[in-house]
Amino acid sequence: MPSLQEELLPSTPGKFKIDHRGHAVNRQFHRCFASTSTLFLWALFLVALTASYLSFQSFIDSGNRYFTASWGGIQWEKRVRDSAAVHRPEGFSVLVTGAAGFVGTHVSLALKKRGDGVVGLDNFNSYYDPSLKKARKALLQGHSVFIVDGDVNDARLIAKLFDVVAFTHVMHLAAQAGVRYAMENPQSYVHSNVAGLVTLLEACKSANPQPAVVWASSSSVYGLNEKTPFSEADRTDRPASLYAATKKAGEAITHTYNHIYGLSITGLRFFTVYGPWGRPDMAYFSFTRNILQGKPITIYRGKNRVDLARDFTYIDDIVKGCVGSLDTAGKSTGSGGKKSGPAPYRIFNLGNTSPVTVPTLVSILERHLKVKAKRNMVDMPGNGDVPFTHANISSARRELGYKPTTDLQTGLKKFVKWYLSYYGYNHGKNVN
Ligand SMILES: O=C(O)[C@H]1O[C@H](OP(=O)(O)OP(=O)(O)OC[C@H]2O[C@@H](n3ccc(=O)[nH]c3=O)[C@H](O)[C@@H]2O)[C@H](O)[C@@H](O)[C@H]1O
Repeated sequence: MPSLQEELLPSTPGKFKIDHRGHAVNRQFHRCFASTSTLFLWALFLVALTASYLSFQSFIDSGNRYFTASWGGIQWEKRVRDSAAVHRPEGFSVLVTGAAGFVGTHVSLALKKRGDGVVGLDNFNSYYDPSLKKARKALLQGHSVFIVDGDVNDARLIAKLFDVVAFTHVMHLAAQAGVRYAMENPQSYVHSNVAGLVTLLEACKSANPQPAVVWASSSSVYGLNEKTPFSEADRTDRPASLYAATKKAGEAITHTYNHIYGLSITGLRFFTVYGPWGRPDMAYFSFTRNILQGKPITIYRGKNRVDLARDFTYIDDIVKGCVGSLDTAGKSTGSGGKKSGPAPYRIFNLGNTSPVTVPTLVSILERHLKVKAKRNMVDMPGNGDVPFTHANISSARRELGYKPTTDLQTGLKKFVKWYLSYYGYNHGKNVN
């Protein structure tokens, strides 16, 4: 049986010679403890060394960030201030997040054109071709709208923007969009639509004065509901995609900021928005590209071969709904993070009230493009899609004066005209 002392010895073969004679074992035992404490000291030294290395690195990092950040400085502040300057009596100064996005660009332009001050914020991520976002940025620049290159998760940047400008309103359109992409990159939805939203609301709550917040929710919150048309009071607790779940989470999160801090909140449930300068990931856009390139398009079909349908809504109508929301948003009541009374919390459907099936959408595109599509009909995969959407817009009509006027035929004609002028007939024909 091995003695206790033997058991205390390290088991590494060849390192220690086990001597059963008393004094030798004793010496060995003491040497072992001596070497253990030496090891301990070395370990301590290494830990201290690593810790100081890491803190030095973070010092360097923050220093680098300070010197290389794409924002900050006197010139930058001046550009932000100039862009936020109001040019009409009682005008707003609006922070538009996602300003280089589809809806963000159109809303920014509309606000600027009527004399409001607009500062854009966009992270120019590569969810879809960033060159389109850069082109939208150039368009806005031509109308003196400055877009800050940054993320809604950057609390320091947003605090800085509120330091420089006392925004009256925030139009929050930055988001990870797309229903089906949520299965590929779920974290991006949490990052932008949940974490980013909270970071932004934290800044809004602390701002003095607090701005009124109007933000983009989605028709997808109606999820698996079958009762149509969808009304704001209908249940929204059965989302079919993570995208929808994060938008539903956004509605709950904004409610808490309204309740605790007195932020004025308006959530807009957009119904499949389309039009010029649109999003290339959306069906009408990618179908157009594929039809022109002679490539097949995949058209999903619902249960029992029923066609899917959407309440496609034209961008100009959506812009009117956004601007109407800003115009009618009551004031936030808090200051310095403290609520001083109840503030409005509103949710509106912004749809078109006339759903169209996806095959009909394709037929309209064929007519405008004068090219026949190669249709590949497949059963809808379990990818988060819902079979149909249809908005009841009575609330928006009553409260915002929202009245959509563009049918799909007319709206797609304008889209195709833009598409051809932007990309030409041969866009990407030789690619792939
Ligand atoms: O209202 C919203 O809140 C959302 O609207 C939009 O989602 P959707 O309504 O799903 O639009 P979109 O992708 O254009 O698909 C349209 C139809 O084409 C079908 N579809 C799509 C792709 C395809 O290859 N084939 C196909 O049949 C597809 O099954 C669907 O039936 C926004 O992208 C989203 O960000 C969000 O804003």
